[in-house]
Amino acid sequence: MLAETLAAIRPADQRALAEARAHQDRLTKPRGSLGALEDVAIRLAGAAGACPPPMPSPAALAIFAADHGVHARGVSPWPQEVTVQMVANFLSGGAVANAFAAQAGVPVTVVDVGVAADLPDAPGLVKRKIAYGTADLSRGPAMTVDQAVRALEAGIVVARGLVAEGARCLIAGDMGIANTTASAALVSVFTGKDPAEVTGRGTGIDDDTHKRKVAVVREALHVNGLSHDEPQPAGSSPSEALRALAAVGGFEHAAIAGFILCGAAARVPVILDGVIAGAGALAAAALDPATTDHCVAGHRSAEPGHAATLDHLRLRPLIDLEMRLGEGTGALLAHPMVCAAVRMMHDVATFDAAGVTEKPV
Ligand SMILES: Cc1cc2ncn([C@H]3O[C@H](COP(=O)(O)O)[C@@H](O)[C@H]3O)c2cc1C
Ligand SMILES: O=C(O)c1cccnc1
Repeated sequence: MLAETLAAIRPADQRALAEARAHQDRLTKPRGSLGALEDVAIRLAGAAGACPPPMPSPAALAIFAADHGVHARGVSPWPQEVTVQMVANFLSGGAVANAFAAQAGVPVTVVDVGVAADLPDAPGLVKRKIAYGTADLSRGPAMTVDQAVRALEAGIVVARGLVAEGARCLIAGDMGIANTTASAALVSVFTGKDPAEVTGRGTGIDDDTHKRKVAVVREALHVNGLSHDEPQPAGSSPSEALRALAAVGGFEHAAIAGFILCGAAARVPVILDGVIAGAGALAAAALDPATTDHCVAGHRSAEPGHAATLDHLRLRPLIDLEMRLGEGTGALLAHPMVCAAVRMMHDVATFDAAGVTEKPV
């Protein structure tokens, strides 16, 4: 299923991109006056291979939840059971993601890909547990390559299902205590930046804990043969990318990578959230760089690794509100902006049609 998805991914359509750029310039507004929103509209035309692109609506949010063996290293101030407790909170509608999703009119699906507890069946819960949390990435591989592939495929299955139900925009959220540590390791591996530059304070840690977290990320790269002085950088081939994802990622990162790959394959745009979704996007891009053409950066998280991620993927975030929550919250806030950008391509009159005089050249 992974191979089939990868085989279906196409880069942005150059003709649709050119048509969208030309169309933008004929609309009744000064050229460039909508700033980054113009880029979003053009980007989605390229992704869809059509100008104007289809409206990215309705959207669907999938929150991928999993636990992390590295939690045992004291990298998060929160107890691990908060992951499963927050899954229950998502399912009963009480989390921030639920409030923002309700505001944006987006339905929420929660996917257990590796929570360290059994979950009762519930409406809105998809059970695709790979294991009861990953192994400690600072002592060896967090998962086997086979587990990483199964998690990627869980993300693909969920995205396929949402698209089959009519979703025309995909949003990936995350829940997993300690997952900013795995995110930092992935970001360091895929961007080549030093762990000290891309490891942040997650849910809020003091200076000593932050120091330990950086050391843990450094150990993780070292023990898994992913330090930057290794002969084969992680982005060098799809099989190396997969090995790196398995070594230092989480089940939710792998599932989010699969979810993004499936969006790209189906030509359904994906709005990225914060550093966890960003780390998943880096893995997806390492498997096929054309994937990024189908992504929009919803926001920039306060985590330093997220800025490095967006730079590496050459994505410009739509929102920068110093948020650092995850769950898909930043992407949910951006969804109406992405819709507005595309609607402009459909609805705004051209100078000719509206009889508005253009400025002399
Ligand atoms: C109540 C609560 C709700 C959350 N919603 C998202 N996260 C976010 O924080 C976690 C990552 O931060 P760290 O690596 O520092 O543990 C993830 O679960 C992420 O989704 C939450 C965290 C908490 C505590
Ligand atoms: O960037 C994020 O999404 C993020 C940052 C800190 C904690 N949880 C999520």
